[in-house]
Amino acid sequence: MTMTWSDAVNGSTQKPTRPARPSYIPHHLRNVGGVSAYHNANSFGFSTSESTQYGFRSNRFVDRENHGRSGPRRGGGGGGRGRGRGYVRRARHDKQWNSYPNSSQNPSLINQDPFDICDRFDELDVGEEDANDVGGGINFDAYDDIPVEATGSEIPPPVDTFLEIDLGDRVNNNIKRCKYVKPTPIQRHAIPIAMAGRDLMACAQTGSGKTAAFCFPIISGVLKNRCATSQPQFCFSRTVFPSALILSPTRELASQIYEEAKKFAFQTGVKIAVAYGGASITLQLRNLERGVDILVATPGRLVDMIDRARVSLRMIRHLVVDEADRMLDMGFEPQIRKIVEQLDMPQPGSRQTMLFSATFPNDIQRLASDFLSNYIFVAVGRVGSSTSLIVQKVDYVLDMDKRSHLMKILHTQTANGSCGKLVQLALTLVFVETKKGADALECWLSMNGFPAIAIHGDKVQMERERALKSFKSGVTPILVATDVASRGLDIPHVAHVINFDLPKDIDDYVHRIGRTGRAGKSGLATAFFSDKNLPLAKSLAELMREANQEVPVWLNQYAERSISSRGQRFVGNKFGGYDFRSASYRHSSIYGDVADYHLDGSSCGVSDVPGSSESYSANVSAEAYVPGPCGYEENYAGVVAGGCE
Ligand SMILES: Nc1ncnc2c1ncn2[C@@H]1O[C@H](COP(=O)(O)OP(=O)(O)OP(=O)(O)O)[C@@H](O)[C@H]1O
Repeated sequence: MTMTWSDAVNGSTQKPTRPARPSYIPHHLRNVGGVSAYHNANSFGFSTSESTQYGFRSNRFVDRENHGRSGPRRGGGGGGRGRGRGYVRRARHDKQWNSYPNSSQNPSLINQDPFDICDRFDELDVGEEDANDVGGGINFDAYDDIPVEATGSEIPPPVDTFLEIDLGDRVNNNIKRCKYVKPTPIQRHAIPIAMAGRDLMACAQTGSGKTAAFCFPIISGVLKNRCATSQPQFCFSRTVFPSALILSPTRELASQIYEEAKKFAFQTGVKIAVAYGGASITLQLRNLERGVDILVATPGRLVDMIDRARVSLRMIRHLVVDEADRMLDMGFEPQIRKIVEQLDMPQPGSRQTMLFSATFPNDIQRLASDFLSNYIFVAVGRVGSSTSLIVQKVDYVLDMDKRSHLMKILHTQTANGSCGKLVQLALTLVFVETKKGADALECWLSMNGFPAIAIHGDKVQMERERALKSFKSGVTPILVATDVASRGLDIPHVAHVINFDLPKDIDDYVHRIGRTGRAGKSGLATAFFSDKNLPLAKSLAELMREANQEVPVWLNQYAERSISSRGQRFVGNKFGGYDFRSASYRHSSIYGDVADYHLDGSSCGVSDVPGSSESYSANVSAEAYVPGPCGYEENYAGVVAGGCE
């Protein structure tokens, strides 16, 4: 059966990305006939049938150990999670929304927590997987054809199942709780490499499961190390000595990784803590005092804690730098160098270092190699490519017409997402260039009846968190964001990403649109292109072509005129990526030679470094998903809020 775009986006918004979450039902629809299952919900917001479907054990509260308690708790605590409370809270919630039907934000609502699986992880079933469920809702077919390339010496072979890896029973149970039936390609390749203790530079498309790819081996490594070594004991010292450090560029991403890692480490005894700026350092330090094996941190707050002698990196065995290219660009590099090279962290070779991102420009790869020792490079898809699960559209819009064009899109989306009677906007993420621009657009949208909220670096952390929560829960279905929200954030059911202002760098574009079309689901991304975006035209057109997207004729014309800011980045074949070491081996100058290198006719485009290196490539074939025709109405008609049909 052929899938229409409309089906695809409906699928993306209706099927839960993670089966442990209920289908998203917008708050103002929850009192309405036809979606009444919500009101049969138990205290977890699940109907009886949903409880079974999602594997919750009804009427049963498993003894909670100390796990997952180290982070800041949400209001209510254990007792507050008693039966009925969820219902009462949501009922109140609905009533409040109904009395503000046209309000852009209902301030009394935005403090409400969206359903958070982390709070109830222990209640999830660890039953055997359903044979019909091929991947916990993930569309693995979308990933099977993606070429994978690994280069380096003595590369551990990939696995096909989680059970092939010795992660231990507890971690395996947590994988089942997460409903991860089958590893994604980056997990298949990266986990065995990481488990073998090797350094790794890994590049895989947005939303393809990189977090688990580094968390599982670290948790397993911490458990193994724990048996082998003991922590240094300093009688009066309040310094903590984590054995693993995960660095993230933004607070929100640090917090998300922390929540994920807590789930993966549930009941293993591995202690996880988080440290990021903008939140109370006292509270974070107090949490650290309870002990920490894995510390997830943003660089600034970490350096602060090290300077106060509250954290020492002396015992670090595993270092992960997520969004590594961002962490090593001009903004963060000095701090990262300080943390990794100038403090007491063990040297490369004495620690395991893993760098992850969806994009890895050559210059950054070269910098990153300073931190690594005899590493393996893995690329799933070409480095910096976008997934073909995202339908990309580019509209030519004059700057002065951007707002009206946005309005037209939102109106079309709303009208077509009306499900006959009820109107609800699909979660839509709008990227702008500046913080001021974000505030101004938020205000303008709200004044025009579209519930919007902004997130950017000038907002205090509480406001940032509130904005994200309000968006996630659907209370404010439009999030206007700067690049602070462009990387790593895994927000289920984002149906549409709009680049109101295009970024200057194609890699930023890849990360931004990657907030939709995650975990095998489809998504839509629309960019507003104007003359000032000329420098991006070439790379944008090539990125789109590579992902089997329809490139407008006018964009090709702009592309011909444009001079790419990074030289020839795209290589014209579908090879899965490349490791700068191989290129530099063949060519003295990396930049100018990228095209030559790939145009040599090889199917994989990466050659071995003789004597020291080997490589394999897999699945160099297959056509990816080809979207249907990209008519305006057709595209936006499919963007409906999840759960309303
Ligand atoms: N094996 C799996 N089976 C099912 N779902 C998975 C699996 N691995 C990861 N996921 C889910 O896929 C989603 C995306 O994962 P994740 O956030 O780790 O992607 P990512 O590659 O780090 O994306 P980004 O590049 O944007 O940071 C998450 O919701 C995660 O729970």
